Amino acid sequence: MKEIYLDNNATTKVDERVFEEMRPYFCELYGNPSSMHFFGGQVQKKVDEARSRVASLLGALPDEIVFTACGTESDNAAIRSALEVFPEKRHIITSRVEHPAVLTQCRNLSKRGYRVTELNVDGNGQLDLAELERLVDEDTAIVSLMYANNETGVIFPIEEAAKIVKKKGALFHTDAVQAVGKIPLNMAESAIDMLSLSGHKLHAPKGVGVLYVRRGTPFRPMLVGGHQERGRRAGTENTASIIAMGKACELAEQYMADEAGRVREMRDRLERELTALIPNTRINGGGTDRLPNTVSIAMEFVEGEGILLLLSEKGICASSGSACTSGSLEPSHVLRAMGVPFTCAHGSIRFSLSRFTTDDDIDAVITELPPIISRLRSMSPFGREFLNK
Ligand SMILES: Cc1ncc(COP(=O)(O)O)c(C=O)c1O
Ligand code: FES
Repeated sequence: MKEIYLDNNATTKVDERVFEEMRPYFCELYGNPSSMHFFGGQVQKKVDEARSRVASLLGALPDEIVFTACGTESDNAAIRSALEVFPEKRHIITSRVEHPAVLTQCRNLSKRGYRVTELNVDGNGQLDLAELERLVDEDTAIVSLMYANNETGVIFPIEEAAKIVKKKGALFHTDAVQAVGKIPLNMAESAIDMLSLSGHKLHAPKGVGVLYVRRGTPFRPMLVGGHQERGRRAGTENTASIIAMGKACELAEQYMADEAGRVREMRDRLERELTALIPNTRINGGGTDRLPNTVSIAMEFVEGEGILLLLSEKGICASSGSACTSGSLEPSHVLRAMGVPFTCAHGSIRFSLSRFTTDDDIDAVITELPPIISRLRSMSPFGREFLNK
């Protein structure tokens, strides 16, 4: 069965051009970039090129780019660094809807004596900047807020948040794992100190990430040892994946217009048709700024896992929240924080598109999903009650 892959916020296909770029760095050009000889030197040159390509996508300088092993590592490293830079400061601010890479770490830190504030979001999943302004103080070491939410695609007003935070002397980090490559970012005109990204969300392989660290931002490494990454992340570089990341960023720059145009149009059509064909649906975060590739649709009186299984039988891959929380019976922490009623939160499905999504993929969902929902609703006691109304 040919898969209809609409789960690109969980992970993306490695672009063939990215794979071709990295391929020689396994069996042929396998030198260590730190070696003095020509064989390592030629790899170092490619790693430098990758750094410049990532920097160009972000509007950053090459020496502001630190390669890591994943988005999670970048998030962890940013927060830990800030706490080491300001040992006297004991307050951290984040939000209730962050990815576990940030949220779990902050909750662990709160058990170790740090004061952690998790900002609320409104019904659209949006932040209240006045709340941030009120809560950030001289004791705040770092504020970490995501650029765009992985479940709903909701985009936070990150530049405004960063400016508020910088006025109070705290460091500002953003998890931009879902934003990079989908919406334009420009670090040259930004107040952000640190920013995380992850290769596998933008058509590079899994297991490579980046932490952007603004020039002049004090930084303490999480991994110590060798002098790699100018002492900011020890460990022999994952050269092939770094080179892949560079190529993926170069391609992302070229595809940004596709995201804003063709991908957004497909997403909008999917949303329009599904809400017209299926009664009692709503778009989570539908009233605010969102990523062009993501839709989270809540359907009352059905259960997300059931929908996913029946879609999967038709070859359609979607998700009922974040990959890490599906499998548990708890509704998503993101939808709960938004106050989505329990009956809708459980029936929420996320479709996330990419440059490889076609109109046929969208047509398939529009054809297959409405009968699946009617069938599930006719089986559920709540659904039957609703259908009989
Ligand atoms: C918003 C967000 N942050 C962080 C991560 C973690 O990235 P990685 O899988 O590279 O560790 C993900 C992906 O699951 C994500 O969606
Ligand atoms: S680990 Fe990726 S969505 Fe949670």
